[in-house]
Amino acid sequence: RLATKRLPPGSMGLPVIGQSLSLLKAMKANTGDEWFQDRIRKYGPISKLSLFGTPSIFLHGQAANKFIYTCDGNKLANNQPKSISRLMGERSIIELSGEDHKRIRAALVSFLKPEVLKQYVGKLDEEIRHHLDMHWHGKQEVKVGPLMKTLTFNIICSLIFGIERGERRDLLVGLFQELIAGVLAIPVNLPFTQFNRSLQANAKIKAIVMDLIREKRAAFEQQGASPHQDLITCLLSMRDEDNSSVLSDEEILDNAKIVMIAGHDTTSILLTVMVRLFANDPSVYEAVSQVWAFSMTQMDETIFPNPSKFDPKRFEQQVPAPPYSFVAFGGGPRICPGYEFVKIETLAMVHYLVTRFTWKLSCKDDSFSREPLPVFNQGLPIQITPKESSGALQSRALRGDRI
Ligand code: HEM
Repeated sequence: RLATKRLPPGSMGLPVIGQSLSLLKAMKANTGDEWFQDRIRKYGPISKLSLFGTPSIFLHGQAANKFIYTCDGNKLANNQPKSISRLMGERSIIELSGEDHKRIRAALVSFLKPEVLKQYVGKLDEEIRHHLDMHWHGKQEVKVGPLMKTLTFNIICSLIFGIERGERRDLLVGLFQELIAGVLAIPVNLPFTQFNRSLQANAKIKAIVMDLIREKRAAFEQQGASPHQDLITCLLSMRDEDNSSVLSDEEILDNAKIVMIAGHDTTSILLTVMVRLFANDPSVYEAVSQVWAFSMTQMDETIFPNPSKFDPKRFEQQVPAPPYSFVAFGGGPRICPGYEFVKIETLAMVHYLVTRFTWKLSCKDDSFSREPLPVFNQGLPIQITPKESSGALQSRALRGDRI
C-alpha cells in the first residue's frame, strides 16, 4: 500500500489491456496528441497507466525530458519487450546498456559522423538521381509516400549493406517489411500469425546478412577492400588493442538490421511531410527553391567540398529551441546517431526536388494515421511538372562542381 501511495495519479484500466487499445485507436485516427493532452488535463504532467501489458508512467514536458535524457542508467534503463528482442536481436544497440551500449554506439557513430559521411555523398547522390530517373521523370502523377520509402530503403541498403541494385536488394525489401510488421503484432508464434511471418522473415534476413558478412570479410582481408565501403565492412574491420574484433558477427548482424530499420522509415516520412508542406504553402517552396537555385545551401562544410556554394548562416541565425524541448531525435546518451545522416539525405533529396520539379497535391485527403509511424492515408499523390531548363545544371551543383 505504501508503494501505491507514492505512485502518480491515473487509472491502470482493464487488466492486461490497460489503455493500449484506446491509445492505438487514437493514433490510427491521428488524434494521439489530443489523447495525451486529455491525460495531461485530467492527471497533470505525470500519470500512471498500463500499456501493452506493462505498468507504465507517462511523463510530459521539458523537465521530464531532461530527467529521462540525463538519468543515470542504473535508475532508468531501456527495456524492450521480449518480442522485440526476438525480432531485432539481443545484441542490437537498443537492447544494450552500460559499456556494451557505449562500445556499439561508438562503432556506429564512427561510420555516421560527418567527416566519414562525406565519403558517401557520391553514392547517395547516385541513388537519388537513379530514383528520380526511374520513378519521377516522365510521370505526371506520383505517390510520394511509397516512393520516398523505396528511395530511403535503397539508400540505406547501399550504405549499410553495400548491396548493389538487383535481386538480393529486392528480396530484402520484402523481408524487412515483414519483419517490421511484427514489431506491433501480438507476439503469438503460430503458423498463421503475423509474428510468425516476421520471425520467418528474420531468419531469412539473418542468413542473407551472415553470407554478406562472410563475403565482406573475405573482400577486406584477402582483396584489400576499403573498410569505408559500407557499414558492415567498417564494423568488421574494427580492432581493439590486442587486435581482436570490436564487434562479434552477431553484433554486426543485429546492429546492421537496427540501423536499416531506424534509418529508412523515419526519413521517408520526413521527406513526404516536406513535399506536402511545400505543396500546401507555396511561399515555403518558393523560399527553398530560391535558396537552392541561387546561393545553394548546406549545413556542414565538412560534408560538401565547395562550401562557398552553401549558405548555412541563414539557418543558424534562428533562435535555438530551449534545451530538452525539441526531442524529435531523442537526447542524452541515446540521442539518434543518424541525425547528421538525415540532414544530408534530406537536403540532397529536397535539392533535387525543388530544382527539378514543381508540384501540387492531387488528392483531397492529405492526412495520415499513425501505425505507430505516420502512414499517409492515400499515399500523398501529387501532380508534378518538370523544370526542364534548370535540372541538369543544378544537379551538378550538389556534387560540388562549379556552375
Ligand atoms: C527523421 C529521421 C529520424 C528520426 C526522427 C529519428 C529519431 C530517433 C529517436 C527519437 C531515437 C531514440 C533516442 C532515445 O532513445 O532517446 C533514435 C535512435 C536511433 N536512431 Fe534515429 N531517427 C531518424 C533517423 C535515423 C537514421 C537515418 C539512422 C541511421 C542511419 C538512425 C539510427 C538510430 C539508432 C541506431 C538509434 C538507437 C540509438 C541508441 O540507442 O543509442 N536514425 N532515433
